[in-house]
Amino acid sequence: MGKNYLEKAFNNKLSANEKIFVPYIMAGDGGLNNMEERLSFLHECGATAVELGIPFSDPVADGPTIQDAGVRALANDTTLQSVLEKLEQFKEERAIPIILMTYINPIFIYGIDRFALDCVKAGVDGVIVPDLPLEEEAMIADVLQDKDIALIRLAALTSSEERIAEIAKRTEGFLYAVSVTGTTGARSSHQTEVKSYLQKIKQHAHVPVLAGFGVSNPEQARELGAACDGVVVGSKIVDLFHQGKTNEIKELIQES
Ligand SMILES: O=P(O)(O)OC[C@@H](O)[C@@H](O)c1c[nH]c2ccccc12
Repeated sequence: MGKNYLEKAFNNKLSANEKIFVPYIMAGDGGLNNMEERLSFLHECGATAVELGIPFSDPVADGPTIQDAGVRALANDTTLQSVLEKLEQFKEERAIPIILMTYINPIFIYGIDRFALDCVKAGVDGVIVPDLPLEEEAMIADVLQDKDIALIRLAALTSSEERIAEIAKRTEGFLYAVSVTGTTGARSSHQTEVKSYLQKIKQHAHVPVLAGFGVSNPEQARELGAACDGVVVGSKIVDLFHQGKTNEIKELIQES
């Protein structure tokens, strides 16, 4: 478990000449009891790792689909603590790396040291904290480093080349290339400059680069994936799980 486990899963995929596919799910959407089953289903479908969202009342980067899922999860009393406890229960059986996605506030309230410790107990391999800029990350970066948990940094279309270089230098596990200017959510197409943006990031990165935001079908996944190492798909997966359309999830992952 940990950073190496995540990097190994990515490298296995890439050395087999395949692209990485990381689905996002909201923990507690439909109850926490479905989590183990959803994770193993996504693994069987061919996902390389799963991004697991912690519901939060003020999710600044989330679009409507993920926000709705967050509201459902909060209504089920899902908390950072209950998610970590649940993960710990089936840690030994789990065969797919987990990247926890949470805003900084819940971590801060939980306690940074306690968070890192409980992530280890739960077998969390990486963490994404979208509202934590490089300038502020020291408060958790060192603690996570110490526990061998990858801190995944994000780049934006508006990031300068200098900033991209710094993000690329610091990121662990992979580099999350946010590929729209806006919030999460399925979109029918991406801006034309996305390809050159991904290529620019690729030149700086020493770990895989994954494009995320707005990817909702295999064509988009293949198109963006061609300019980097793969994709993260959130809203579409969240929607399909909510509607019980698991066959469509399988198709989406397998055809991407
Ligand atoms: O939903 P989309 O457009 O497919 O984008 C992925 C995204 O949902 C997931 O990675 C995510 C959900 N919430 C976030 C907040 C910040 C960064 C990333 C995320």
